[in-house]
Amino acid sequence: MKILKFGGTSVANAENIKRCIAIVEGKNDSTIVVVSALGGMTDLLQTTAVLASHKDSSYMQNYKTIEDRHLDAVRALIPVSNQASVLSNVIRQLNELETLLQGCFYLGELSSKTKDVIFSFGERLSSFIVSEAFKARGKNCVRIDSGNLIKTNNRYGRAVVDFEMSDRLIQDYFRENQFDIYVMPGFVAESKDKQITTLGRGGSDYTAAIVAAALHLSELEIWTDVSGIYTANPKVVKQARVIEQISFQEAMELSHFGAKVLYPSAIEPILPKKIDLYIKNTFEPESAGSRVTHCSLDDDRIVRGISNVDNIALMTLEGPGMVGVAGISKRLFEVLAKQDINVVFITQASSEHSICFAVTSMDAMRAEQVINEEFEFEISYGKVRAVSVELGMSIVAIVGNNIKSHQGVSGKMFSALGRNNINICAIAQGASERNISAVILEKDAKKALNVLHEAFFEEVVVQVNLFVMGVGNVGGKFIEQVQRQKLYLREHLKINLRLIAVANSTQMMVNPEGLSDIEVSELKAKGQVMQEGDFLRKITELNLRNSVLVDNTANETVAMSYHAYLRNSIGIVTCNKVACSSSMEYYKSLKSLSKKYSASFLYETNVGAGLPIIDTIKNLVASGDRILEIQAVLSGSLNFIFNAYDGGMPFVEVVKKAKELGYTEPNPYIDLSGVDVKRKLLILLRESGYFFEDVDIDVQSFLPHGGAAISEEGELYTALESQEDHFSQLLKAANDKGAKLRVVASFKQGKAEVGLREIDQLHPFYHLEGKDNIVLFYTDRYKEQPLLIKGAGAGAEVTASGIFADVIRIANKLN
Ligand SMILES: NC(=O)C1=CN([C@@H]2O[C@H](COP(=O)(O)OP(=O)(O)OC[C@H]3O[C@@H](n4cnc5c(N)ncnc54)[C@H](O)[C@@H]3O)[C@@H](O)[C@H]2O)C=CC1
Ligand SMILES: N[C@@H](CC=O)C(=O)O
Repeated sequence: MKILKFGGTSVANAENIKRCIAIVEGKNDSTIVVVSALGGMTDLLQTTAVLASHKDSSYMQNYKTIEDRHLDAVRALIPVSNQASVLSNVIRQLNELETLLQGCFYLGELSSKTKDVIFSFGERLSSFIVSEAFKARGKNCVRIDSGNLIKTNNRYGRAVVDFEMSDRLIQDYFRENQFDIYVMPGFVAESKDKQITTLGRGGSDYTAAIVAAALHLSELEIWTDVSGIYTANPKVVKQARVIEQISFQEAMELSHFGAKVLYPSAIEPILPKKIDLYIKNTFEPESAGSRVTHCSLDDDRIVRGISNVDNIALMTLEGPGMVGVAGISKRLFEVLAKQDINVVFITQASSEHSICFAVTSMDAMRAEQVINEEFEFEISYGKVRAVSVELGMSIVAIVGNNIKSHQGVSGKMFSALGRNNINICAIAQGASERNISAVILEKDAKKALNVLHEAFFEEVVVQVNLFVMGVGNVGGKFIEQVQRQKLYLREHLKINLRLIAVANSTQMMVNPEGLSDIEVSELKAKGQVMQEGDFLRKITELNLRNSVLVDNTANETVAMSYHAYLRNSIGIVTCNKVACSSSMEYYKSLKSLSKKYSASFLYETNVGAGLPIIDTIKNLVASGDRILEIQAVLSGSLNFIFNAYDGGMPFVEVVKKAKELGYTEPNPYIDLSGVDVKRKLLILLRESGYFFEDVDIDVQSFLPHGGAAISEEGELYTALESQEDHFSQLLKAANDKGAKLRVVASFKQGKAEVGLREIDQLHPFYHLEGKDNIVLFYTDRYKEQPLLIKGAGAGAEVTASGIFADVIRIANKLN
């Protein structure tokens, strides 16, 4: 014999009921079918009854819906020739319900006993309709009145089952009757004095479990609208997957922490009988579902699932008067129990100075009041403080039988949360060590579930969420490279890069699921207008794990807002040199915030575009070397300009060409004035461990006008045009000596300077082609022969690839 329970969504309407019928008919055995009320019906009955008892005549509209849904189901399931008798039976039951509701309306009353009768109509009607549908298909089917088999006490709303009597009645019934299909209403039972009772939340699962246990069946199938118990709520964690096998204890822990697929009450009767339970999907009957089993599981999975409960209030009772005093916790929890307030989480510091516990937000105010009343005396003498209440909390829990036999599981859990700036307000680990739970802010719950899922179930694939500011020359190439390389990264490096937002100076485009190429290209046409601070607000609001800001702008405001990103544990990759070359104080603060909030701060492209210059210094310094001298050509655009300026084309045209090729700063004056090189040298010195400010570097400008900065590109070109003589003289003087012009950055004996130099043929800088950069480091270890790094030092493609490398560094670190 088989037993199948179908939940509310499975029997929500005629179409779904037909699916259930097909599933039952596919079993080659006699079958007990336990059904819930039509989906949403119990809630509808409840609101209708409440409305009626509040003398609100609109309850009749609800009643009409109840009537229509049931009559529609009959009309769609039962052939017209058989419909009359079925319809008249359903109408008779509905009339009874209507009369009861009228009673509530006239009396303005709704007792627990009346509620049970009213709510029972959901399952009583659905089971009748389903059984008639089977009969109409010629099946040897009977509808059982569950109240005849399941006996309870008179605790209305959550009646307690008399297992001895119920087991006997169930066994007798099934011994004496021979049908192919038995249909029973779930949830409904009867007291010994023949009053209708109900079995509380998850009551239909409970009904099926009671019957399965009484008949010693080998398994129970719960058919619902999901394909089993998931590793986490699939609505919140996209990567969640169905757990194929799970122990009863694990399933109970998960359901306690909010996994709604199964109610613990369903497990209770079958657990001692070693009956396996299958969770199956009515809408995907071919998928395997989850097996909840008493057998020991042969896999070595440590964490089986992750779940969460929202709407939690964290409460703390503390005070010196609690230390060493027996009975405080007894009084605390007793007063809550008396008020029927369920405590979902408890933790106590070993100092005994405080007890921290959680209740649902709905119960919080009542709990606060009764606790403060209970401890009124102690509070008035300052021995205990009034209980504190923190609303807007969630509990997240990892669950698994093997947690107890593995070290480092909690370490992994808390460091994953910490890395993502998720503050943990309280922690509890049951003595069974089957779950580790943490109370966090509700706003972080989604992120926490994803972070934990990634840590325990997707170890091989790390998701990095990119927020890209600046989609010009460099930013545009970066996005192109990311979108092109995504698949490779996923397959070969187990990195899932998602481009969540892009912005230019005025607009942004966001898609929390990841932007497509088309969406990115529509930034200008369809992007939303962006004000200062909007981008950061959006990132913090989305609160995604492993969020990284990629700054491809040259903007000062953006650079000066990095601290706010780091404080929110948002990593930063930047090619914008403004932050690291601003004040030493800001530079240092960014480094320390990066450490404090475990948020990476990487800026390899600040010097030498894609060349590994900063990383090399970091490694030299970390391994104990000392940078003694730096000689470098650090401007790709200036090197290109002085290589290309050979008398053929006017200087201004060569500058325009450099801009066109994407080698210059957005404002080329920053390159020509030496500011860009100065910034780079400053960054190299700071990375080398020297305390340098911008003013400590001497820049000898090669521009004739010196003076005020030019921010207008047109103005710059006009000025350069008029200064052609000056540049041709510089060129001639160098040519006359057989030398080449190079803008050299140097640091020697504590002195740092930038200037245009005539480089002779024997110097390593002489043969520096095109837009190349070169850096010579003289260190304690590289004294005679310097460490040399040379290569393309500007250009969108190479810079974007340097930024990309920084992003991959972050992802690898997270992995
Ligand atoms: N071109 C190169 O070879 C290298 C460039 N860099 C750096 O790359 C950065 C970008 O340079 P390019 O792409 O050539 O500049 P670009 O002018 O082509 O692009 C700048 C982008 O930033 C956006 N932007 C400006 N202010 C913004 C704001 N407040 N918020 C959001 N977006 C804003 C602009 O709308 C534009 O999309 C600069 O900081 C530069 O120093 C670094 C190394 C090499
Ligand atoms: N404008 C810069 C680009 C790289 O930082 C340069 O010319 O080197």
